[in-house]
Amino acid sequence: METIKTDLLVIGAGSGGLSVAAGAVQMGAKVVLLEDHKMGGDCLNYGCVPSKALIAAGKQAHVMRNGAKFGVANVEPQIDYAAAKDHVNNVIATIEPVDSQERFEGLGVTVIRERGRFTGPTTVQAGNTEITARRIVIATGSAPFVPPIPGLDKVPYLTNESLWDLRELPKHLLIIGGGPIGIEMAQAHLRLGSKVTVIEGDKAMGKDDPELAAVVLDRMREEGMVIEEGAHADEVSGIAGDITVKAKDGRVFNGSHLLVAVGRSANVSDLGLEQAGVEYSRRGIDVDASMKTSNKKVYAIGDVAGQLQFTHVAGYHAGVVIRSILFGLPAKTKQAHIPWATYTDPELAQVGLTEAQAREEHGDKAEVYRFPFHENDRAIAEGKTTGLIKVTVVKGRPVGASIVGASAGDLIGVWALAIANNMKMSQIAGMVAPYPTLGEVNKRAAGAYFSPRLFESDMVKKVVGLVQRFLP
Ligand SMILES: Cc1cc2nc3c(=O)[nH]c(=O)nc-3n(C[C@H](O)[C@H](O)[C@H](O)COP(=O)(O)OP(=O)(O)OC[C@H]3O[C@@H](n4cnc5c(N)ncnc54)[C@H](O)[C@@H]3O)c2cc1C
Ligand SMILES: NC(=O)c1ccc[n+]([C@@H]2O[C@H](COP(=O)([O-])OP(=O)(O)OC[C@H]3O[C@@H](n4cnc5c(N)ncnc54)[C@H](O)[C@@H]3O)[C@@H](O)[C@H]2O)c1
Repeated sequence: METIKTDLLVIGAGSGGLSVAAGAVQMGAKVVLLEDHKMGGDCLNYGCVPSKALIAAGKQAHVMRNGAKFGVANVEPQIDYAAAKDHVNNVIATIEPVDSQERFEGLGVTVIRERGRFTGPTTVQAGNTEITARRIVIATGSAPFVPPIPGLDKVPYLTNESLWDLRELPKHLLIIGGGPIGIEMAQAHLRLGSKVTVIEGDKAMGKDDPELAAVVLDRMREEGMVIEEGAHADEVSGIAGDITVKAKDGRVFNGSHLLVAVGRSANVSDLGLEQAGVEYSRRGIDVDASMKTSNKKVYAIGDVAGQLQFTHVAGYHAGVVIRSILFGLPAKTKQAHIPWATYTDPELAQVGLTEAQAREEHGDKAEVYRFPFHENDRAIAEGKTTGLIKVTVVKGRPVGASIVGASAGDLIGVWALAIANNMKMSQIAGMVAPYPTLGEVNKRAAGAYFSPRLFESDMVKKVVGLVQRFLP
């Protein structure tokens, strides 16, 4: 058995692990990185990247079907699903080198393509190598949760991992789960020509502001998607090409393919966490605000830590643990400033509190301001008028922003910055946004906060009257 002593051992080369390894090695630490499957983890291979690439293919088909309002005749596109999957693979291949073993070895990281398993508090075995590290970061991510629905083990079903191997367009795709995975893949497939039925046990897009989620769901239904809410899948039966899902309340759905998208389970099994004294539950590894586990020399970041499960969150965790591990500085994570976006058309994005959360936390002090996309000149020019921004303000500072509309995921950045830095609404209102851009909706939402204070105030009118009397 080969033995290695190192400053830092990272288990898992996904979004979180790669960020820690790259940052630490470039700042002078000796780093070993373990990965037993694909470099880049879920995001590159089975998650963000392929899903956004397939969404782009669907969007292209949608644009072709809907050109007439611009004077460009509608055409029914010839869709080659296998070629769309080739596009997905090309996108992955283009991004892949950034996450590759070669790049990380070039940076000075020792990359071992083996599964890591703790054999002691600071010792991990990976194949024929035993690594002892001063600090260890667990970044093993998550896997699709497959619920114990009777019959599911007997029918062929897809998850976010196997979906990418499918080369033939599903005739009728049933999707169990109306969360971000289900809804994004539903719209992509609908636009590529599948019939799609989403079977959601509770509310679709249930983690988002219901007023804004409804805008997305209405659009999808208009496009022809069936979204059944309150339909808890309870039984599955059938054979390849003919699958039936029964809901608890008796509703029955039939389709050719089935995608299961009901959440994630943290990758905690077979890691030897007991040997390391690292506590965990089904939700994930227990961590404190600095991402330390119950073993103070071991950290857990990203999806396996069981908090918000996004690539940018894994990256944020990475920055926090680097600060703690490399410089011994106190560093804590917060959640209030973390945005997320669902890349449907229109997009849906959120940062901070939703309106309901703000009212619960701040009562009457929470004020809500809206601005609709149909009053934005760029949105009008481009026919992207479906949408709105909603900002919740407490004592002159934003505590939450929700945006539904074109490029919502990009537009939310301003509010993520504002909330992270406790900025005032006056700073957003004072920003000069180029005209005509969708970004003006952010400034106009801030303007909505000031309009009544400026234009409906007797005091302001009195002051202006007085100044005008004396101004030479
Ligand atoms: C369909 C889908 C779409 C998504 N879209 C988005 C999006 O648009 N935006 C966004 O922010 N997030 C998105 N996500 C979430 C995002 O993919 C995850 O939050 C992110 O990948 C988490 O990064 P991670 O480093 O924690 O885990 P991962 O990226 O999963 O990496 C973990 C790595 O650890 C390896 N590993 C596990 N156990 C071991 C072991 N014992 N030894 C060695 N290696 C091990 C795994 O093989 C894997 O490579 C999406 C997820 C899915 C499923
Ligand atoms: N755009 C993005 O950033 C993006 C995209 C995809 C995924 N993700 C990440 O991946 C995570 C997982 O996504 P997800 O959509 O799988 O999970 P999710 O937990 O967000 O949604 C799962 C949905 O399935 C429903 N459900 C559960 N059991 C059911 C049953 N038996 N019958 C019917 N419905 C049932 C739940 O009510 C819920 O609405 C997300 O929370 C997010 O962190 C992010």
